[in-house]
Order: sequence, then C-alpha cells, then structure tokens
Amino acid sequence: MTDKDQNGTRALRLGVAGPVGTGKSSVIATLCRHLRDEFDLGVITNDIYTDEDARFLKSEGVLPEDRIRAVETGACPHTAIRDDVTMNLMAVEDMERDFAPLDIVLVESGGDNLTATFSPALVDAQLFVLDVAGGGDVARKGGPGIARADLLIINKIDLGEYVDVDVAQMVADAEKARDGAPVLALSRKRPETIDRLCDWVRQLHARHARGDHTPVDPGPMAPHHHAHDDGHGQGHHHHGHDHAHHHD
Ligand SMILES: Nc1nc2c(ncn2[C@@H]2O[C@H](COP(=O)(O)OP(=O)(O)OP(=O)(O)O)[C@@H](O)[C@H]2O)c(=O)[nH]1
Repeated sequence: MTDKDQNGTRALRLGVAGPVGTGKSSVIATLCRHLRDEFDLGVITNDIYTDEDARFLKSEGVLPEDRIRAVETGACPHTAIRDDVTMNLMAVEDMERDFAPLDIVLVESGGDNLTATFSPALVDAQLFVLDVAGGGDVARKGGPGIARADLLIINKIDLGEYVDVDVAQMVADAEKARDGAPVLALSRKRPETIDRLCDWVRQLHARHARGDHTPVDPGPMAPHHHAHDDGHGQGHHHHGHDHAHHHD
C-alpha cells in the first residue's frame, strides 16, 4: 500500500538539484507551464537567506502564488535537503494538505555545490541540472547527483556553440558516468527537448501512482567548503545523519 492510499494526500515529490545558475528555477518554470493543465502542482524553493527563487517563479506566473512557497534554510542549504529535512518536509506536507490531492510537488534545492543531493526521505525522485556553460568536463567529473540522480539534465544546449562545448560529447560523457541511466539535453529554446522532459515526468508520475517507482539514494555529498563572511573557507564533512555541523 502506498502512502497515497493511506492518507489520500501524498504527491509525487520531485527534487531539482544542481549548481548555481544551471537553470533549476527555469526547469521548474518550464515544467509548471507545460504540465499545470494535466497535473495539480506545487513548488517549494530553498534559498539560504531569501525567497528569491520563489519570487522569480511567482513573477513568471507559472502557478497561483500560494502554490509556490519558500523555505529559508539559514547557513547550510545542503543540510536542509539531505541531513535534516524537517523544514522541507513540513513545507511539502503543508502544501499537500492545503491543496489535496496534489499530483506533483517540485522541490528546488538551494545548492551552491556540485555534489548536493536530496535525501530519499524528502523526495521520491530527483533531477540534477548541469549546463553547457559550466564546461564540457563537468559531466565527466561525476559526483553523486551526476552519477545517480534519476535524470541528469544538460541544460542550455543552445549555448554550446558560443562556449565551444560539443553537446553530443558532453551527453555521451554523462551517459558513461551514469552507466546508461537517462541524460536529457535541454534548452528552453528547443520545444522538442521540453517535450522529452515533460514525457519523462509523466512516465515517472505514472510509475509512482502505480507503486512501481522505488526512490534511489544517490549517496551523500562529498566533503565541501563554505566561504564565510570573514573570508576564510571552513571545510566540513557530511557523513549521513550523525555529524555535528557548526559554522562559527
Ligand atoms: N540560453 C539559455 N539560458 C537559459 C536556459 N535556461 C535557463 N537559462 C538562463 O540561465 C540563468 C540561470 O537560470 P536559473 O533558472 O535562475 O538558474 P538556477 O539554477 O535556478 O539558479 P540559482 O537559483 O541561482 O541556483 C538565467 O539567466 C536563465 O535565463 C536555456 O535553456 N538557455
């Protein structure tokens, strides 16, 4: 029996992660515009100190404003989607209750890190977004999101020729890094790529509704650094759920 059967309010929870500026908000805006007549949708955004991403999506008019909510994560945005997902889980559950029954809740990470991933306790599936402007090598370098997210998006393929990136090669490298798991080349300027993205989400939703989708944990993020106000980077390690996490 799925959660949805138990309480009638459980949506497909789909995370969207990836480095800053690769197009997470744009992907969410695109999905909302193309799927909102088919599915009941909600969006949760994560930002460190602001609700900027939520404001962007509201200003684009992609959904009614009360279906777009911001979680302000404070110091470490990765923690809020991975190690202690309480704030996000509450936001998702509130949204599902307020608009029951929702079909899909999209959760945007506030990641400033190539290796941030969602906990399977928060989302049922996750997209990881790279863009060609970040360089053709990025896909080859791997990391948990690149290697094991349910779908890897290589975004802004319309920019390939301007940044000297061979998009086909970047996609092939990504497929290799993922052992053949799906990779989608995307541009908001190429409607056929948007159709493919929407079809992927439709199929995922259908599998989820049938109880045929099993959430996969891409694995924890690698050790990483945060720049601090005093200009000194301070490293810390993420080891699952039991680490102390201080920024002072
Ligand atoms: N050329 C081109 N630009 C794009 C495409 N998708 C997004 N962009 C642009 O890329 C920039 C970053 O997009 P966002 O959607 O804000 O990226 P993000 O990952 O949400 O950024 P953060 O929330 O700051 O991490 C914006 O200027 C978008 O207009 C695309 O397919 N092609």
